[in-house]
Amino acid sequence: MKITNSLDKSKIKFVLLEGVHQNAVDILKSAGYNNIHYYKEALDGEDLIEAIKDAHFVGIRSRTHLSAEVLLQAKKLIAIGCFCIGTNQVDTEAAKCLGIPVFNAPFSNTRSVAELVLAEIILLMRKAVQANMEVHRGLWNKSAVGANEVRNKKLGIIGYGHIGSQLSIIAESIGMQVSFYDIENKLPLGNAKQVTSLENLLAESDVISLHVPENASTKNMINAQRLAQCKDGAVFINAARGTVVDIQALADALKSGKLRGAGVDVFPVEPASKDEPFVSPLCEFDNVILTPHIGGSTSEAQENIGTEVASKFVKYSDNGSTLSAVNFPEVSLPEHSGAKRLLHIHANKPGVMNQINQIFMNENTNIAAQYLQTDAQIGYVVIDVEADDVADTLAKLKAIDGTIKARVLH
Ligand SMILES: NC(=O)c1ccc[n+]([C@@H]2O[C@H](COP(=O)([O-])OP(=O)(O)OC[C@H]3O[C@@H](n4cnc5c(N)ncnc54)[C@H](O)[C@@H]3O)[C@@H](O)[C@H]2O)c1
Ligand SMILES: O=C(O)[C@H](O)COP(=O)(O)O
Repeated sequence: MKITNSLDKSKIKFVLLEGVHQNAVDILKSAGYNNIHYYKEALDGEDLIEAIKDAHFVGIRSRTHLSAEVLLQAKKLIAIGCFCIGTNQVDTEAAKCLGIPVFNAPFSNTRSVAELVLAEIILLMRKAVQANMEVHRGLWNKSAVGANEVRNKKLGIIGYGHIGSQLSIIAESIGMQVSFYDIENKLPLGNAKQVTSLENLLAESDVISLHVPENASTKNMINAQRLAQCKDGAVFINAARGTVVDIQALADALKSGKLRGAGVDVFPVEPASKDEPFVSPLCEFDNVILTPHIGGSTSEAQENIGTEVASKFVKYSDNGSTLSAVNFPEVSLPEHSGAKRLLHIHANKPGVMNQINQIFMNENTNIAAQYLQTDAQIGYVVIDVEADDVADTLAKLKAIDGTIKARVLH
């Protein structure tokens, strides 16, 4: 049976959820992809499955959950794009085993988060959040008690990655003294100091700001015991992930006056849309800034993210590059003009590469270039061949035991 050499661009279906920036649509269209299904909202359950069941590319933000069960229903899926930083909403291991690379925008909203956190630090240190609430209620409580400059105050950053280090730089530029705790050894920027004890960081800092990812090591890393280790009257900020903080313990620390105030942008349970009410034990406090997970929600960040992730989609679809995929062997590829490019994703087990190369040997087809990267579970090999028609070759590649996905590029 003859199978088509490659999928026509008009047949490649993109499903973009959660109102990703229009830039993403423009970039896909200018690359020749017009089969784009755009949703403003997040989807879940049957609606999600229905929307993505025949999609080749799916773009989401932080609210759409792509579990292994959901991914198994999306039989044609080639790649996932998280139009954000976090990828914890996707079962990235399951995606990998299905041959689906996951892309994200690892630093396009970094500055936006750091700016919001810095603003919150200043407002909370000045007691301006409480003052604002009081004045709204008609209370003119003009007082300097409990209001401080941030200059010379100690900022403790937990997680010194893109956001933590960006915050470090801008906080230092307004006179804060920065220390940080990270499980990795990190190059301190400016005059920041890395500390090896989280307990010491908590005890010494006037302000604590969390910038770690959601994973097993960070689940409830800030609990009642950790909050008790904080300096009395400290300000606490969480713009990382809601699961990192025991929210009831945080409410207790605010109620007892242990903490001066808090800024919280992320929650263990977040409403799926604005139709659902937000409920939290933090709602009762005047000295807490609550924001609806908007750390990365600026025009600038969303535009940059739209460009970055859509460009990664185009690169993977047109060229096969998996550079910067978060769950996949990374292969960076040159243009393949003049050659046909075959992509083969397979279980990383003995004999697969041998069978692949055997096919070309038997066909007497010259391999112009071959690129292979593997990890413990899968291998991704890209083969440029000097041949006019590779339909039969593709069929043979697909028949190899251990093949997860194979395709040929335009
Ligand atoms: N509020 C928002 O809208 C928003 C926007 C962007 C990112 N985020 C969240 O912020 C997180 C951090 O973003 P980033 O770009 O700085 O990520 P990053 O990967 O660049 O940095 C994370 C840092 O945390 C460190 N880390 C990991 N586990 C740790 C642990 N147990 N203890 C101490 N340090 C640990 C890592 O070594 C790394 O240096 C993201 O994972 C995302 O969940 C939230
Ligand atoms: O991971 C992220 O980048 C942030 O949590 C922002 O997610 P959002 O794009 O859904 O606002």
